[in-house]
Amino acid sequence: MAVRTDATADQPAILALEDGRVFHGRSFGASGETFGEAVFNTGMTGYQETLTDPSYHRQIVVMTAPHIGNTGVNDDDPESGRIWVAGYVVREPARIPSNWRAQRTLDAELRAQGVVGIAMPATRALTRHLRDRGAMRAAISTVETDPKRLVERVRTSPEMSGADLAGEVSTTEPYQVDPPAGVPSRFRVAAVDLGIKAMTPQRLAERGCTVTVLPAGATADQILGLEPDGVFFSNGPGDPSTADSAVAAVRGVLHARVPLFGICFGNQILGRALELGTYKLRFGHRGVNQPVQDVHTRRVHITSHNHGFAVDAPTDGPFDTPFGRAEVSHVDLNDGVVEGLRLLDRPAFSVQYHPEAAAGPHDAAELFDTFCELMAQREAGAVTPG
Ligand SMILES: NC(=O)CC[C@H](N)C(=O)O
Repeated sequence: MAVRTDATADQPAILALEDGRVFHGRSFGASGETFGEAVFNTGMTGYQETLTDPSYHRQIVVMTAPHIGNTGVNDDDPESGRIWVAGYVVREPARIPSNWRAQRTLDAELRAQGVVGIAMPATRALTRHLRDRGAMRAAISTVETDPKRLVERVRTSPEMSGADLAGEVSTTEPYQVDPPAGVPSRFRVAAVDLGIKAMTPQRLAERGCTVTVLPAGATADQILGLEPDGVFFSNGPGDPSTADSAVAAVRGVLHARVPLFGICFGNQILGRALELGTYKLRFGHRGVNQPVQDVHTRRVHITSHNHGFAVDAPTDGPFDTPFGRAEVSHVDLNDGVVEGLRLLDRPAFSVQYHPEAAAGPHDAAELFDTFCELMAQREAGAVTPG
């Protein structure tokens, strides 16, 4: 790995927030200008997975870990075909990346993909500001010299509330992910790509699922036409209150009593299909060490998160839905936010966090086994009728 010799960091850059707060730093990655929702991620590791997670589309991500880029960039860790973050904020970029897997510097990768970033000393102050005031619209610019004008332009940029973004990141054509060599195919899974991370079909495939990944607009008829043993609804960017076609698809799958599993955006969409509301969190959960408790076993998993919205559901026991009874299965121990839903009369469940990890701990990987178990039970004709 060559020593970083580029000199983009010599250019001044400004970060402006919609509430008028302005930060100064030096350019990192591409120079230019970008707008998005400013959010912070507390992960100490996994910057490459974060950058390429489609759920970060239209977000300017502030890393709280002070050194970013230490292990460079490789071709194995991306969670999708490109970097999705709208902008990237770091305290200090690594000048000399060091890792046997490194193929490029992070700075070079950001520039190659046209992603505007800023290296600035005050990432801690910025994070505390976002924690106290909430995630808000922002811009990073190396071209606008008047901070006031940049703030004005941030105020006319699009909000994350009401943003319908899954269609912008989803695959346009279906594709298949097969079990690895030596693993026999046991189940056929249809996975609706609302912004899917590459690790998710892999986690299913390594358990013997042949996964057909479908575009975000897939209808229940199209999904069920594949005669799947189970249906998966993925993570994804934007406001879940907009994703009406995915909600309709979930309802069709629930009617058909085909096992259903949802992650993150998929959890919010299942919630909406059950006629629960969703709401925007003040600053959201983004990191790799959020404690989540299973309400029945009281067992705590340390989990990977990336969500700015959440489901509003009663946490004091089962409640009625158009699809029978359901319950909140998991809650976040930091703030009590609903982190999982389970139907009691249908083979369906979802979590707000990321059992596929990438990046993050693997504590919750067993949820993929739970999904396989539901498919096995259905195959054996053991799914609760009703
Ligand atoms: N990772 C995700 O699926 C995020 C879901 C949704 N866009 C949110 O921010 O809450």
